[in-house]
Amino acid sequence: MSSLVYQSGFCNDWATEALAGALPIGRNSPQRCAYGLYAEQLSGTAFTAPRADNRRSWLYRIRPSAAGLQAPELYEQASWSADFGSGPFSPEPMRWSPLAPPNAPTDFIDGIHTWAGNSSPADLSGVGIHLYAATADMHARYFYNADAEMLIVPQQGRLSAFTELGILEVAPCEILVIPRGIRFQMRLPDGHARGYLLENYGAPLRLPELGPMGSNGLANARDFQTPVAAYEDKDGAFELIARFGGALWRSAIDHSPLDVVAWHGTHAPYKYDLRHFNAMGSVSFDHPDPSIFTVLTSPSDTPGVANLDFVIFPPRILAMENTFRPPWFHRNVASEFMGLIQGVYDAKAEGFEPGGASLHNCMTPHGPDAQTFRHASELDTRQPQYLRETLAFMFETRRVIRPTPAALASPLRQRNYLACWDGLQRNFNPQQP
Ligand SMILES: O=C(O)Cc1cc(O)ccc1O
Ligand SMILES: [Fe+2]
Repeated sequence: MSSLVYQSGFCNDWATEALAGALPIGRNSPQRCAYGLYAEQLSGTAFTAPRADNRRSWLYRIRPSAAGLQAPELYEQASWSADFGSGPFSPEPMRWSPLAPPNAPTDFIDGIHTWAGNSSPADLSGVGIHLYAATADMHARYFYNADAEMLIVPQQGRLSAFTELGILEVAPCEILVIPRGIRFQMRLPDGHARGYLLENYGAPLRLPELGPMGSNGLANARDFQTPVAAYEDKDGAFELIARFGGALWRSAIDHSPLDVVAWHGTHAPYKYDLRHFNAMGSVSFDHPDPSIFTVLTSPSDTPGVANLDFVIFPPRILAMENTFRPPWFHRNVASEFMGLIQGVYDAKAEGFEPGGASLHNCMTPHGPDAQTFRHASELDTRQPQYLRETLAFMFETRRVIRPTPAALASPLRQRNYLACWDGLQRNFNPQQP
C-alpha cells in the first residue's frame, strides 16, 4: 500500500493544510485568504441540523468552484440509472453471478451498472445499488455526485480516489465513503477494478449506537481514515461530470477542480478497513439478528428504522451450543441486497460467488440452502467453529428494493436460484418428539 497520510477518527472536526498557514485561524472567511486562496463552504446537511449530525467543511482553494465552468450538457451513460420503475415486480429471491470485465477501456464512471434501488434522489431518501467494473483511470475528467453520498465496496483491484479534500486508496476488504458534492477523480492502480457502489440519497452514514455493548466494539471510530489536504494546480481542457437529478451532466472546465490547498470541517471522505471490525456475537446459544454486524447506518425519520444499514459478515468464531449456527430461515419487513467480497458465505454452500449479488425483498422467505441446513443440523456444537477468510455484506433498507430491468434481464441472473431450497424435504414425524 502506498504511503498516504490519513487523519484518524470518524467525522471529527478535521483541519488540514498542504501549505503552512493556508488555513485561517479563528475565523472561516477572512477578508483576504492566505496565498490568494478563495474560501468556500460546502455543506452536507441542513445549516440547522443538530450539532451532532451537522456536516460541513470550509475549503480554501485556488479558484472558487463556480469559476471556469461552461454550462452543463447531458452526458449519456445508459447503464447508470436512478429510475427504479413503478410497475409490479416479482418478490422472488434473486441471485446474480459477477460482472465480467469490460471489453473496451472503461473508467469508474462509465463502468457503473445499476442493479437495484428504492425511492429517489429527489426525495432525499432511499438508495441506488450498483455494480462497477472498470479498466481505465478517469482521464482529464472529474466527477461529483449531488444526488448521493457514495459508499464504495471494492471486490477486486485497488481504487485511488484523488478528491478535493485529499487522496485515499482502498483495496478489497476496505470501503470508501465519498460524501455528497465532493469532487474526485478515480484511478485504478491495478489497471482494473470491480465492486459494489451504493448511492445513499438519505441522511449521511454514521456509526450505529452501541447500547448495552458499551463504549467499544463493532467499527471503532479511530479506525476510520480521512485524508490530509492535497491539491493539483493544473490549467487545461478538462471536464467535470455531475450526477444531478438522476442524470449525468458534463461541463467543460478550464482547470483541475482538485485545487483545495487547505480545508477544515466535518464533511469529508473516509476509508475503513473491514478487517478492523470487532465482531460481537452470542457466547451461549442462538444466532443473533444481523444488526449486530452493522458497520454504518443512514437513519430515517423514524427512530430505529434505517434508510440503510451497511452490515458485514466478517471472519469470526461461532461458539453457540445446541444451536443451528448459520442464519435461520426468515422473512423480514426489511429488504436485503447482499454481495460477497471473498470466500464462502455461511448461509450458502455454493452459487453465491465473490463479486456476485443476491436480493431478498420484504417478506420474501429465505435462509440457508439445503446443503448448509444438512451440514449445520449435524455439526457437533460442543466445538467452536472458525469462519476464516470470508467477507460478505448486506445493504439492508426499510423500503422494498426494486431490481432494474437490466438486472432482471441480465444473463448473469441465476434463474434456478429458488432450487437451492429444493432439497429441504419434510422431516416431520408426529410419533417422534
Ligand atoms: O439473509 C441473509 O443471509 C442475511 C441475514 C443473516 C443473518 O445472520 C440473519 C438474518 C439475515 O437476513
Ligand atoms: Fe436475510
